[in-house]
Amino acid sequence: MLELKDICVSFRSERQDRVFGHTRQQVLFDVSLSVKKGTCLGILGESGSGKSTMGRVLCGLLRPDSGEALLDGIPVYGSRAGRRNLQNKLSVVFQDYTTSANPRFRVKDVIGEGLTVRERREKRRLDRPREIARLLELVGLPADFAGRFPHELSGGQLQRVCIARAVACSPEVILFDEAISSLDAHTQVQIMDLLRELKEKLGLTYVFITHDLTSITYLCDDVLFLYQGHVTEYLPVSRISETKDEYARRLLESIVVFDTEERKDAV
Ligand SMILES: Nc1ncnc2c1ncn2[C@@H]1O[C@H](COP(=O)(O)OP(=O)(O)OP(=O)(O)O)[C@@H](O)[C@H]1O
Repeated sequence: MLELKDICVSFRSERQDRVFGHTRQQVLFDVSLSVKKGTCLGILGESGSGKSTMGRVLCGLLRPDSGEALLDGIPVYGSRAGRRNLQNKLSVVFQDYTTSANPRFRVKDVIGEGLTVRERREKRRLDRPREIARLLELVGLPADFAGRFPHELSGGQLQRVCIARAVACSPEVILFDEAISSLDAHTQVQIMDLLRELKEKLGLTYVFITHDLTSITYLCDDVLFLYQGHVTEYLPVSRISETKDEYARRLLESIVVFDTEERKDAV
């Protein structure tokens, strides 16, 4: 289980009214959550609400000012064992697949980065060509893509490669930070179908950061709404229509309007 307990994060910001000195801008306020094994938690909020900051705390990249991040009961920060536990079990897929895949690497090398993590953990060498072919098949790409460079792939194909890299180290948890936001609507659905399939097949746990409510309802079991660094609602997706959160209500209403118009068009 992945947990955050009363997480507070602030960043240093330069003061405008003094030549020297600075203040701190608080970005997360007592954020708590828990993601049970095999489930998907969606984190939703408008731009600047603190979603990525929360993602960075979850994946071990940003030590909070206070509070605790735990994976299977082991604190993520404060000990090498905690960091190693996280590195062994958690992978991340970012929004910008164009920069997260090294443009000089072939697909086999991009996926190879994930395999290296697994080789180090399992202290054995893997049959790389076989593993790369298996992973490409798992994400719905032909084996001969292994020799291609990132610029020879479409956005959707490259994001599939990044997903293969994330899966290559046999993680238990994958954090997706706006991982489908840059793709067109049709490709988004294809990638979400792939993510659902992988979750079932590999027994994965997901944290899915997005500003898009539709993808949350498609993919997630629970949803957490973040507004200016505060958790304003945290509930199962099946009860999302009961939300009192104003931002969530606005998003829900916009979806209802969209549906009605579609139905009107269809008549
Ligand atoms: N390293 C940093 N130093 C200073 N301020 C930061 C830093 N990282 C984030 N912030 C600030 O923290 C706030 C939250 O940023 P964050 O990236 O977490 O929001 P977000 O909800 O992910 O936004 P978006 O959806 O636009 O990516 C913003 O006001 C941002 O300017």
